[in-house]
Amino acid sequence: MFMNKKTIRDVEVKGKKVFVRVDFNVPLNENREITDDTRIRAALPTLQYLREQGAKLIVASHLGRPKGQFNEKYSLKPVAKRLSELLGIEVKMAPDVVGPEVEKMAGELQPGEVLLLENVRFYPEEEKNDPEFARKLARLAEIYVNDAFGAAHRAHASTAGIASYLPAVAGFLMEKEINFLSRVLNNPERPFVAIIGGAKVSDKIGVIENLLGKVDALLIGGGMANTFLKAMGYETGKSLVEEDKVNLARELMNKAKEMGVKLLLPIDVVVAPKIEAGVPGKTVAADGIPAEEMALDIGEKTAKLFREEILKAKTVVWNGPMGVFEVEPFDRGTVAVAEAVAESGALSVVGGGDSVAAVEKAKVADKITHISTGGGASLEFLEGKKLPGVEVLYDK
Ligand SMILES: Nc1ncnc2c1ncn2[C@@H]1O[C@H](COP(=O)(O)OP(=O)(O)OP(=O)(O)O)[C@@H](O)[C@H]1O
Ligand SMILES: O=C(O)[C@H](O)COP(=O)(O)O
Repeated sequence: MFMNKKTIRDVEVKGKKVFVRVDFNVPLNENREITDDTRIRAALPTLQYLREQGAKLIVASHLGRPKGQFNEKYSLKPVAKRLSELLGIEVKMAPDVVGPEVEKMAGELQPGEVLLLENVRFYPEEEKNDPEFARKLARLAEIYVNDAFGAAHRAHASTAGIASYLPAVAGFLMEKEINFLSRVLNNPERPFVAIIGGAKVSDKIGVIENLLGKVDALLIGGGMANTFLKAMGYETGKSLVEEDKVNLARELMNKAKEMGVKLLLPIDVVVAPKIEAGVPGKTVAADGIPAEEMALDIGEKTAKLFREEILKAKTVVWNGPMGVFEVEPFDRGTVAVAEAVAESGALSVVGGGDSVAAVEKAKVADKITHISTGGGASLEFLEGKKLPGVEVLYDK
């Protein structure tokens, strides 16, 4: 299954001004230093290729959620610096996103040069997908390239609207992400096992529903598993539970049974009275959560059960941690799952910032077939939704 959209290989870019939308929404610390540049590195193949082809690059991204106002805290300046280092050339930083000054800077670019625009979300028109703003962005260039997979689920001016005014194609990162996710969803080698965790069922209902029709086994851990345990009639103490989703969890379990899909829930959990580093967790059976405690991780027996299932898999997709993995010792279940995925030798796709962090913590990132740069975007894809940032691109 391959993406049926044109890519930068299908257009002539030599000497042309190319508007490249990337997702440089990277984490920064309080000194505004980039703490993880994965998303910048992931866009390099597209940027390098375009430079080598003699294109003039106008690169655009959002950073955080500045709510439609200029705010130095959300400036892309630190990104321009990092990108300069990675590309080994000076990336010019535009003082604005649109307007005469930016148009002039874009017009003066030489083949192979790169101009980074300021945060597109400094304008409220960006998130409103305002056609006039999209037209202003389009005026900066002759071709539009979308490589921002992480923002492809947003129908914004720079991810979707702009494509009405320019020839629009995908970059290499977009192509790679879509190809891996489509292969997993539409043509998985079996057994196909999905692992879903994280805080809330409500965030992932659509994903679970869609995956039930595709997988051989679905393993549920993390905070969301508590809502399922409650649906089974178990006492969940002070655990995170979505009371209004208990019936839905029951329906999903029945549906899995009807469809012959193996749905595995925790059989034991690690509990503690509070979430605090170093608090000794206690392992109890899933139906034995004490009234005053919270389930914060899957237990060892569950980790073993999940591991056995994962080791049988030929395809694995994973989103969301198995517990409060940021706080030790509640990271053990998540790390065990990461290790099993790595050992399985299955084609594995991991998405969501937390699961990616867990894979890195377990030091197995190099054994994962594809680590997605998209959180929300990969979830929406797994839900079976069409991504606006992909839909607007030229068909092959
Ligand atoms: N048993 C639990 N009780 C409370 N919180 C939990 C539990 N298990 C996991 N969590 C929390 O869930 C959060 C992650 O959930 P989320 O649904 O955001 O995951 P994700 O999809 O990997 O993340 P992202 O938002 O980066 O895509 C973590 O902060 C973790 O501490
Ligand atoms: O970090 C992300 O998931 C993307 O950059 C999208 O960001 P957003 O959720 O603020 O639209």
